[in-house]
Amino acid sequence: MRILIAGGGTGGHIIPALAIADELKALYGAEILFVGTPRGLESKLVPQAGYPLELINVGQLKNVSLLTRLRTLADLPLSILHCRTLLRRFRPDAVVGVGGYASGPAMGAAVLSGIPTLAFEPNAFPGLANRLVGKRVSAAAVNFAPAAKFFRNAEITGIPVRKEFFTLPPRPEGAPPHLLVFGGSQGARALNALMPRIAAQLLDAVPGLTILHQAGARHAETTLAAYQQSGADPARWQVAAFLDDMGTRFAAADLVLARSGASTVAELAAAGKPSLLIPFPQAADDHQRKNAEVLASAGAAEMLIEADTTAEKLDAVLTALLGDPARLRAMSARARTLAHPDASERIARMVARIAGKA
Ligand SMILES: CC(=O)N[C@H]1[C@@H](OP(=O)(O)OP(=O)(O)OC[C@H]2O[C@@H](n3ccc(=O)[nH]c3=O)[C@H](O)[C@@H]2O)O[C@H](CO)[C@@H](O)[C@@H]1O
Repeated sequence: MRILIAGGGTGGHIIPALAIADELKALYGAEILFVGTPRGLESKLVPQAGYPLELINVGQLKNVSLLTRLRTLADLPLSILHCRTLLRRFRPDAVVGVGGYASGPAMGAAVLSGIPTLAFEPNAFPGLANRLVGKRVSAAAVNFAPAAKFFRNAEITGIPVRKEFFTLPPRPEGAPPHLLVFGGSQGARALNALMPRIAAQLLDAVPGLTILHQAGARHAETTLAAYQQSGADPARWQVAAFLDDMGTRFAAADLVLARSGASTVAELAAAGKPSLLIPFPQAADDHQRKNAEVLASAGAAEMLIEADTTAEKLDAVLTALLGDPARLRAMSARARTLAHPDASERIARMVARIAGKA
């Protein structure tokens, strides 16, 4: 079975796509080809995972000037033609669109060529690429029931999460507390601004605490400088641009402070990690807030709204949580109940079904 997986841009699109690819390979020995764009995170993560990647040029449509949007629309037929050439060459049995730049033209080309298509949508409100092709796909895998109406033949599968998150070793009894801060695949400006302001105080208040802060490729240097100027003991914090080994980083953490992108939330559930979530307020239809509310209402996470989050408030909530191991253990157990360990397998089986290979 040959499967073409298209899309990317942020980690939120490409990381679940890699989990689907792994499952298709494990279950069916599938041959996989990824299609992405040069500026997406896929250009780093897909080759790292050992899969072939074809790059196409697709411009941006969201949060850009009218001129850029017009140019993207004018280039769209060319991108679709390029995808049709790739389809003729690779001859996939099905095409999976995971959302993001390359997803739209590749799925459009597959629909025009009569190749079965599956759309994957992790958010309650689908992104543009999936909204455009949703009613033309053969089937769709969604995470939230309200997203189903945008697609044909949608099933609620949950989000595929890399396998290691389900089997992380527990934190050793009595180990000094560790806080992982991460702002999603691109980092989060708000966390980068707030954390250095409270780091010294927080490290004083919580004995033995250490902090690992992922700031995003574009903001790592300024965040590092802010920590350096904060007076916080440099032996007890670390700043990174991007973490390649997120499973290990989750395993080492007693608490995770994060945005609430769809995969982040799914990984917190899979790993049973207690978290403090601050949703990205500009996410389409405020979907990050909905993601965070799922964990918060189950008692698996605390949620703070960015507009109300002062440095003092963040400091107080983190100090209270890190000082209460019993509470963290309870949150961890609640988080696990929200995991979907069979999401990758269900989606792989859906792909095989539409490809006529089940
Ligand atoms: C700003 C923005 O538009 N965010 C969207 C984007 O977020 P984003 O790309 O941050 O998406 P997610 O939170 O879904 O996923 C991030 C993924 O990157 C991984 N990771 C992150 C940092 C790191 O250093 N190393 C690493 O491996 C995480 O483990 C996770 O697997 O896509 C999500 C899924 O469509 C949406 O819900 C988010 O609203």
